[in-house]
Amino acid sequence: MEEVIELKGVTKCYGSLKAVDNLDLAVRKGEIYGLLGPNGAGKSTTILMMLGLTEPKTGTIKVCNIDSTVNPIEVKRRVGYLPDNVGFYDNQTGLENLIFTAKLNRATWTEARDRALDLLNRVGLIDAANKKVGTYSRGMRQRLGLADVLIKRPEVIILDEPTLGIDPSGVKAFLDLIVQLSREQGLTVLLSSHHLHQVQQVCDRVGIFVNGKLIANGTIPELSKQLFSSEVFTVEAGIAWHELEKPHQLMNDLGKIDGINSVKYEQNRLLIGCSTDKTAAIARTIVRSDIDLTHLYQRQYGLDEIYQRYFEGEQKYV
Ligand SMILES: Nc1ncnc2c1ncn2[C@@H]1O[C@H](COP(=O)(O)OP(=O)(O)OP(=O)(O)O)[C@@H](O)[C@H]1O
Repeated sequence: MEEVIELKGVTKCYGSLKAVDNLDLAVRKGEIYGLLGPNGAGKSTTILMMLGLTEPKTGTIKVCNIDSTVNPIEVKRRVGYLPDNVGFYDNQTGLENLIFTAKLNRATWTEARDRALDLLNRVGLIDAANKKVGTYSRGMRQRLGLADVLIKRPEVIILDEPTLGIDPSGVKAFLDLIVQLSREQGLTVLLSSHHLHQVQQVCDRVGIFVNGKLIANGTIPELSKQLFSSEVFTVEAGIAWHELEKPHQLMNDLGKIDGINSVKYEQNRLLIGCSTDKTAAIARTIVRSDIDLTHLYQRQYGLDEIYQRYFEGEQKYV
């Protein structure tokens, strides 16, 4: 598959600090890639290098097959960058701001106006097209920012914490729009964020970034397989158990089943880690005991658990 963003052996130092350390990263055409990591991990530095705004000490960076270090202007022409807080002319309207950007990108006035109106419509700002941007809410400014990025018809968009400060329904609309645009136009999206839930909702693949290194990279099922390889399945069983003591006999019986690696008791439920799907055997064992089964389902590992396990070390079940 064609790679639109490609970093090989990239290192960036600020004095003695290695902000990015021998990084290899590839983002494919049309995919939505989530860059996740704690504060100071090196995400913004990596983005700045992709845009050619700062140079790496070693390594190569190519965006749309163009070397960002050698030819940053050409890269900027093809890449739309949305920072967490976009600057606009506040005393001009949303429409005027977009027309201004389109004209900077060599559109004629008519083309610029048509494209601006179309994008205002797509990002849900058509009713506010003739209002001054100074009166826009934070969510409206971010949506206008997305329109401003798209007006130059980029092949790639890079979004750095784009949903910061937007309310939940605004976030959903914003993310849905990004997915829709990516799918319709084959747009490649790099999304840097702290919001695990949002990243999980929209990204095809995720990279976890810590201390300048990419410590994990893949789809969410791939990451959970890497991390939870001995406990691919976790089954949660609800039980009607009101004693203070744990249900030791039942836990022992479950623990004897081949393929069950751990059994943990939390209030009124058992969390059972298995290397293969043991749901049926678990159901039979509980039903045979004197304890009522109230629910049973397989838990999927989400990005929350994946992230937690990377940062807090492996949790042992008891
Ligand atoms: N211009 C600079 N001069 C010196 N150090 C810097 C500079 N920019 C970033 N750093 C340092 O480099 C490291 C990586 O910072 P960076 O901003 O890339 O991280 P980040 O993952 O984007 O963090 P955040 O999520 O907080 O934005 C940090 O330790 C930061 O203090």
